[in-house]
Amino acid sequence: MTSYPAPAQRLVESMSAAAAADPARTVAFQGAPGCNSHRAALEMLPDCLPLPCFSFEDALDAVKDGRAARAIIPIENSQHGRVADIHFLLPESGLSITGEHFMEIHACLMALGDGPFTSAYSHPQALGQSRFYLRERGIVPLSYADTAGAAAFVAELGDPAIAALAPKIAAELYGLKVIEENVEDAHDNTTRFVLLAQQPLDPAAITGEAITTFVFEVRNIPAALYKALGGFATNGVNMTKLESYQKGASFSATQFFADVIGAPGQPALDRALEELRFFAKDLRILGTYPLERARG
Ligand SMILES: O=C(O)C(=O)Cc1ccccc1
Repeated sequence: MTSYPAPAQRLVESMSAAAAADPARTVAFQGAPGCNSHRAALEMLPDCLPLPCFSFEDALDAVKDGRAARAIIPIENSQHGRVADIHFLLPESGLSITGEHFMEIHACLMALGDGPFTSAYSHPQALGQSRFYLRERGIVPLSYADTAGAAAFVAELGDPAIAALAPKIAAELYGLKVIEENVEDAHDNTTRFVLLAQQPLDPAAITGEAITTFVFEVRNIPAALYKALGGFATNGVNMTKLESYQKGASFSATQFFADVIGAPGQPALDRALEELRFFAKDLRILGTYPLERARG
């Protein structure tokens, strides 16, 4: 799918051609060149060939059909929480998580004019991370598919009163002026990205600490979650993330998305997962991978 604004199109084409020549080195990301996911791909894997994809689904499809060995996807942000869709798309994709990467996110206000600005386009996460900044200045937040794409779109619109919030590099790539740097409301604003591949890592091959991500479902009856998670408490397994979301319209069951420290094959985690299987249904391990940042 090619819905990129014209100023981004040529870059997208040259990066896509380079990636097509070497899928094993290719890492798909959602967004236009210069977006945060592009930066995260290069920070985590400096030798990779980043492949821009317009939507998350396109990025996941690139891995599923072998055009990219891996995809990098933002999953959660310290300031603005869960990144929409991915908790639904990831289990559906059948891909495995093979790595994580934490990256500080800084946003720049950029535009063709010098201000004042009526509105600013960006990814909803970036808009949420700078909401107080925008509100104080009366700038209306407008959603775009990604930050760098928003910058390219603002360049294409040609209206000096419309700005974008994007990484600084996007201003250079798309010919916008940097109006102000670091406009995020919290300067330690950090996003966690995950790396996805067709094949899971072998937990036994991970040296150092590992983290395991899984999803499961419990019926909405009293104490169901308490019982399902009891084995993690009794076996001393540290759960570092637990999110819930409704599946379907009946509201009779809830799906949970969890991270725990450890790897299958370790007796404590095996016992906890066995107990979970007894009380929950549809337990699916999405991956075991090296812990990049210690929790706690
Ligand atoms: O739009 C981007 O730049 C992305 O890569 C998504 C995103 C947006 C804000 C913070 C982290 C990732």
